[in-house]
Amino acid sequence: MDKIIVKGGERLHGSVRVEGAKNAVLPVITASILASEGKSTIKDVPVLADVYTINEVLRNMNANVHFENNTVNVDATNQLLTEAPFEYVRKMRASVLVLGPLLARFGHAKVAMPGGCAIGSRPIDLHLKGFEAMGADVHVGNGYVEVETAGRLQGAKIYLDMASVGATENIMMAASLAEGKTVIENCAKEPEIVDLANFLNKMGAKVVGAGTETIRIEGVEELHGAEHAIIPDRVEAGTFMVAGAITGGDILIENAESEHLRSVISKLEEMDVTIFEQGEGIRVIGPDKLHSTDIKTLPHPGFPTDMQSQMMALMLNAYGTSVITETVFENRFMHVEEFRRMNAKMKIEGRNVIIEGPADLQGAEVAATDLRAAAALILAGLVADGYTRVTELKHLDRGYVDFADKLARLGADIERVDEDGNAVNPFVQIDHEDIAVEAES
Ligand SMILES: CC(=O)N[C@H]1[C@@H](OP(=O)(O)OP(=O)(O)OC[C@H]2O[C@@H](n3ccc(=O)[nH]c3=O)[C@H](O)[C@@H]2O)O[C@H](CO)[C@@H](O)[C@@H]1O
Ligand SMILES: C=C(OP(=O)(O)O)C(=O)O
Repeated sequence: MDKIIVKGGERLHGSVRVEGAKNAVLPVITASILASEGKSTIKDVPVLADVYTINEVLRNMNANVHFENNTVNVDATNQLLTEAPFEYVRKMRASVLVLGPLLARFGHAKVAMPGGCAIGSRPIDLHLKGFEAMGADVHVGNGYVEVETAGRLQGAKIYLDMASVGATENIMMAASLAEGKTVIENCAKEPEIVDLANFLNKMGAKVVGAGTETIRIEGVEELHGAEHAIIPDRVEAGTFMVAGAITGGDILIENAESEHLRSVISKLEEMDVTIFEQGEGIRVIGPDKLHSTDIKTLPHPGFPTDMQSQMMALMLNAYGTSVITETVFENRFMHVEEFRRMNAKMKIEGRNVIIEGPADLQGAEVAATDLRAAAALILAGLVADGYTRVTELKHLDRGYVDFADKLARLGADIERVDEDGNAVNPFVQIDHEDIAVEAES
């Protein structure tokens, strides 16, 4: 089992480039199976375990998928199998995003129920409510959800009780091939929703309003393959912003889109971090002394839950009391115990964590509990006294490309080693037709 070993104390400097967004590329790849004619070419695709998993889900359905040079080509024009078994959904919850496209194009889809995970129970009731409103029958049993429709799905008015990213995406994809008009109210407004809508429209769909709280979709009879470049990963960018801030460094994060990072930029500025929004990216200069602040996670444009644990690492180093309120997932504080192993002083009260800073962080052996926790523990290790060893890197590999190498190039004292202590890069020896990493969401 690989581990990342980081020795605290280096200020980061230089530049780093962010990849295409994991949370944008996964729905875009699943949307490509809506095309009954022509191939899709998806560019700026990050080399991540989750991308291998979604590619494998599609191949298992008989789609032709090729991934090379950060480009995924999908030809899904033949009759596809309409199932995604548990082995894939277990690895990655986003596999449920095949439900909408398969249902709309083939009238049937069967996918393993995702179940809970390390950050919360994460039901898919809103996805299913949307399909039912469009006329589908939904059956749940034996660990699977099966959706069917005799004819075409029918356009419908759908109100989401919560602005769910996945439900908005699944319904938007299904509605693109439905008969008539669908209106999704109280939908998610994340930049990844806009990216998916742009791809669908290139495929011939008629989607308007993505990025606002009401999306309108006029269904069409057929969609075709399209070419699309994925937006930059705002969470990877935010993670490097924290890396610059926590080490008192000065780094340029190339390809970062500041319009997608307003809440993160504001909170870092409240903590006395200096930020310049430049043409080529975002420059971050960390202060000698960080100021405490509070954050509350919310759907976009609120503060992203996917940046909560990285901000916790930063707040541990700030002077004063900081409070984090997690409103999106009910159980996204598993990393608190790991930070405590590094001598952090924190108290969990319901959905709040109260942080007394600055902590006297000490290097320790810690285990990543989810994807963002993995990054957050490494960030804390950048400033802890001595060596921090982070294990359970399968989580990190779901969402960060060459994280240790990128930090090393910025001047961090960090390396990734295998169980024999040899330096490794997780994605170098990959056959691009196979799943690379055994990850679990
Ligand atoms: C692949 C991907 O894009 N993942 C992102 C996506 O996850 P995902 O799409 O799973 O997250 P959702 O926006 O759906 O979930 C938000 C909240 O709604 C709840 N909910 C969701 C659907 C549903 O049918 N019923 C229900 O109750 C969830 O349990 C959670 O409490 O958005 C999350 C919130 O920004 C991010 O943390 C994830 O990184
Ligand atoms: C929670 C995340 O992803 P997923 O929804 O794929 O688990 C994440 O990217 O932080």
